[in-house]
Amino acid sequence: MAYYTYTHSALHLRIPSSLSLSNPNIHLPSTRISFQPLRFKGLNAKPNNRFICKAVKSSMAASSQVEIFEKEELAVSLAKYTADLSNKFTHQRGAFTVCLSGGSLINYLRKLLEPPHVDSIEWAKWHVFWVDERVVPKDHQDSNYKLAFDGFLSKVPIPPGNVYAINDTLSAEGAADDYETRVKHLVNSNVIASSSTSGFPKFDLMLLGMGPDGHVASLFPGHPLVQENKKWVASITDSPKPPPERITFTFPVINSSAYIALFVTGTGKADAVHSALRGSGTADKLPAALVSPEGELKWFLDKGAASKL
Ligand SMILES: O=C1O[C@H](COP(=O)(O)O)[C@@H](O)[C@H](O)[C@H]1O
Repeated sequence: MAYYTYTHSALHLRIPSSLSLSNPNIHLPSTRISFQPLRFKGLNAKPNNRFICKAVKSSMAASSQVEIFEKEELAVSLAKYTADLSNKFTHQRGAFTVCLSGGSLINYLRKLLEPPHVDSIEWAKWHVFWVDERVVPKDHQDSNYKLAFDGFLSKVPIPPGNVYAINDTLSAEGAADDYETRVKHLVNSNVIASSSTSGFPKFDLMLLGMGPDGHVASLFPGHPLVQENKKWVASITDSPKPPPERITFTFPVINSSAYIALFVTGTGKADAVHSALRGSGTADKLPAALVSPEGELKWFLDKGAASKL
């Protein structure tokens, strides 16, 4: 497939040429990264130039990157990204701590179940957490654990003791407290790293989805939990998206991560993607716009999700 590569200062965007040709007025995202909007059309573009984006320094994320993919390539690229980080962290620290979201993300992890990744990944060193979870039994159809187990975890040899599901016998508040306590033990035993900057746990990789309203994890637009800055794990009993009872990592934890992949597909999310990447002002920022890790943030978009950029 042909790509055009657009370069401005430290930000590079790789766009399938079909997309850029059919929509020549796309602008670079400018909000959270210190850039003014630029027209792709006016930039020097070369087909088939592989894209690399590095070191977009700002007061927020150390590095941000946006990539737009054809549908099938999305799963391929997400798998390679995850496998590369697994390799890096298992070698560096003997463990790889990954936080999963629910929703559409899980299906896009399917390429990790195929060669070469399925054979090369050191699954025994994976430690799996949930960015957010619905407070329902683990075999309930709304359970993010069940979704991940059925579609992914049951097919790879991660030790069951390294899969940290919530205690589904507790109330939402109890489950959040319990999850936070378990994460604290794992930080104390160095399974999970700790951020020397924030003091919050520093997960190696968070795989975040985003809802059409711009929510990430179970942090919804306008909800007071978005502002939570002390708890590691919080409960919510009035989630606007059912089911109402959930637990979620808070923003200080999310934003202490080493790597975050923000994975968004479909035209139904295009407005929220546009607002998160191009919106201005701080008061009405969508939760997705507040994702800004200490480490690197990469947006994985399909053409539909990117269609309003
Ligand atoms: O309720 C949730 O929704 C979001 C987004 O899900 P998607 O199906 O629109 O991708 C998900 O990231 C979150 O983990 C989940 O609890």
